[in-house]
Amino acid sequence: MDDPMEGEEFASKSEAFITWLHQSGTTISPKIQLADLRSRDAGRGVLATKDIADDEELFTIPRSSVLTAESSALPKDINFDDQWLALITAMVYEYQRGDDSPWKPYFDVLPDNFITLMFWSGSELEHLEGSAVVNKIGKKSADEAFKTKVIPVLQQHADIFKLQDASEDQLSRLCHRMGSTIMAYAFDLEKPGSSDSTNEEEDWEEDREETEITPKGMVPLADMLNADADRNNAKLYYEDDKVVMKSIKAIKAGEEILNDYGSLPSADMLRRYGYTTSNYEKYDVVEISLDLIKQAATETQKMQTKQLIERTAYLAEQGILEEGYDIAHPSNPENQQLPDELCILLNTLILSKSDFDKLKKKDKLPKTILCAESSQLLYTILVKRRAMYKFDSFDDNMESLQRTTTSNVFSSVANPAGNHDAVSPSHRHLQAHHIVEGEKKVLQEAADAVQGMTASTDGASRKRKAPTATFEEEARSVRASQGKPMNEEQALKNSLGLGNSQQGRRTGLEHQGKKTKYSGA
Ligand SMILES: C[S@@+](CC[C@H](N)C(=O)[O-])C[C@H]1O[C@@H](n2cnc3c(N)ncnc32)[C@H](O)[C@@H]1O
Repeated sequence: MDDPMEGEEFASKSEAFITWLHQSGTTISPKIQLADLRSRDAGRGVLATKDIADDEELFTIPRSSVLTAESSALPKDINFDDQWLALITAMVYEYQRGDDSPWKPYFDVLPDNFITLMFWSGSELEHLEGSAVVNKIGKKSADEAFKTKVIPVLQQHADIFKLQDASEDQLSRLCHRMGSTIMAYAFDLEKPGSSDSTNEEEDWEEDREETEITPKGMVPLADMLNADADRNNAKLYYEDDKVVMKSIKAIKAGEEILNDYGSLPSADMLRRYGYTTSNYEKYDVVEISLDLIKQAATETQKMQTKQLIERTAYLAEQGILEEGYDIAHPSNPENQQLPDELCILLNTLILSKSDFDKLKKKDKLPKTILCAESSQLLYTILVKRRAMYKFDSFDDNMESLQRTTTSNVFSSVANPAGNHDAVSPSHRHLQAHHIVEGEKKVLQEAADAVQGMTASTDGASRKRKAPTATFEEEARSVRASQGKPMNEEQALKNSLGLGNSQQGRRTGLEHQGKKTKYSGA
């Protein structure tokens, strides 16, 4: 925030927002204040100005101030079955009303520009190669939904939505803006009597169908709270006519009031909120797709397509089959390192035909403990999965970073926290690197665990050949055999005194990460 005018405008919007909240019936504890946290790259946030006890009311917001498809004045004959689209349309409507909208001062403190993955360029996303998050962004399906469902409705009611001469492109951008605001700011509006401190949990495209029931809403002020996986100290409670934010622990004067966005992996934090901090790393996962598992089973088990179909169909009937399985850190507080469903699938795939037929006849499933053969299959899968990531070194990234900087690919954009500082190419590049390195670590740990299992199994140690190459080396040669560029390998070897030590490189990255504010709030 170098521009003092920008600072004044930021402050006056905050003041107008607080005045509006009071006028519309919100009560705010005198012990808190809306603060400018742009110096920490965290936009606006809420601070305690006095000591707060556990279970104290911080603010209460009347339901009428919560912006939903229902509370908006959008004519009721304009509606969608899909509540994401309904809320996007209601927000477009209220936004377009300008001063006529009761939510105008609220819109003034909401972001008009985003740095979430939806807005990364193709070349920026390349830095995330290998991470499943790239396929979860859902830009294409969002574009499609806007184009075929929302924009025709907007155009049909051009006068109601005050479209003037807005082009389809402008309308699409407006829909994206509202969609991304919902993703980072909206709450699932729980039934009265329940509490939920997390912003809505589901994703813009991926999980929409599962969560069609709980209505979504924009809860002013509650969404000005930043979040922290470990330090969160406040929670939103739902009552009949209001929602109440309460402290869930004692908070000292000067401390930030923090929400909890949920146990999200760093990649999802980046995708949805445009930032991540080191304390989300414990939730990092690597998705192993069913397709990859099938491919490895076909190759290593010499399994025929017919057999594969029969086994996966049986597991689907048993409710075990998924499109992908998440591998987690062994210390992940929420997920198993190797999910039971994955182990059952692998144990099913290695069965002989007669054993599988017996199992099926008895309507049973194999155990969740991996046997030697299924551990071996899993190891092969992990190697293939690791090969999907580049083997780039930090130096390699820096070299390519210089190329992008000189070609001026990245422009200065604001982040959803209202921070209009330039987002430098190095920042996105480092964010991507942080995600990818975290996921590689999950894979390495899983590979170590699987090797440990194999070694501890009597029969297995006889069956499994003594490892001649490390996990990384095996993955590197898989990648090479797929014709993926190996010039990074040379860069890796050349990297400043880091030699072949994966640990060394990771430590180096963490150091750089801290300098570039990964540790965040
Ligand atoms: C629900 S909003 C919180 C209010 C937001 N700071 C603002 O100024 O509008 C979520 C956004 O706040 C920012 N944010 C939340 N927690 C943060 C943190 N711990 N560090 C940095 N930014 C954070 C991210 O930009 C995120 O997308």
